[in-house]
Amino acid sequence: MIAPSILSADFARLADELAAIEGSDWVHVDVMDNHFVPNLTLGLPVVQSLLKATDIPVDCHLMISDPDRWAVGYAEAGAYNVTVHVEAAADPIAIARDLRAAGAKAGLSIKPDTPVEPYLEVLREYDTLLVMSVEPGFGGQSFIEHVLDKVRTIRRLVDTGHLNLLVEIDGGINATTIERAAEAGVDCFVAGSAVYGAADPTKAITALRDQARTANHRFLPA
Ligand SMILES: O=C(CO)[C@@H](O)[C@H](O)COP(=O)(O)O
Repeated sequence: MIAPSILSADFARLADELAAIEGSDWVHVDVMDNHFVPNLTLGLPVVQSLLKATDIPVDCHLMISDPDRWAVGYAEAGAYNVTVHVEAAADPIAIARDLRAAGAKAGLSIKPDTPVEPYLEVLREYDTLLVMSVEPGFGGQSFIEHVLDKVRTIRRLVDTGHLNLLVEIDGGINATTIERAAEAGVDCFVAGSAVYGAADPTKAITALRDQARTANHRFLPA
């Protein structure tokens, strides 16, 4: 799956920018509070408007402090998947249960240098793991290769039935990096500049999806 990140879109034309990615699997919405990360983007009122403007499932990535307080509001608003950072969450298990009870998928994100092993039990409560492949905060950064070790670890646990979740990756995904991420076992690829910086975002989505499918036989029909 490809999830274009609207962080790289024109914020003055968000409805048009959603229309430009028709056919994407999810749309990735980066909520930043200038506290957990050094950048400020948008919050719940804008997400509520985006939800009215599109049928594409909305994937909210909350780069905020105190997600224990704020995350459930995004689920109640109708976001498809709501992701919180494990580094910011006081009680990630309670958050996952609240998100699911409100009808959303629950996502947990880890920064590039956060190990995944301490959170394997917690991940049993989650539907998605978002592996950050850049330091969260800004689009257009370079892909951090070593996070693929975490992807491989989680892929093995999913494939052997120990975990049941989608592996998502975010940051620096483009035509040069997507195949390595796909080979490591990613299911869902967030791409900001590689989609919104392309002359034709729809073509860019199709090309990225084709590259990922070719790189990992799991994605090909039997
Ligand atoms: O969450 C973030 C950055 O913190 C991402 O979603 C970026 O928006 C990805 O942008 P590219 O690296 O694909 O340009």
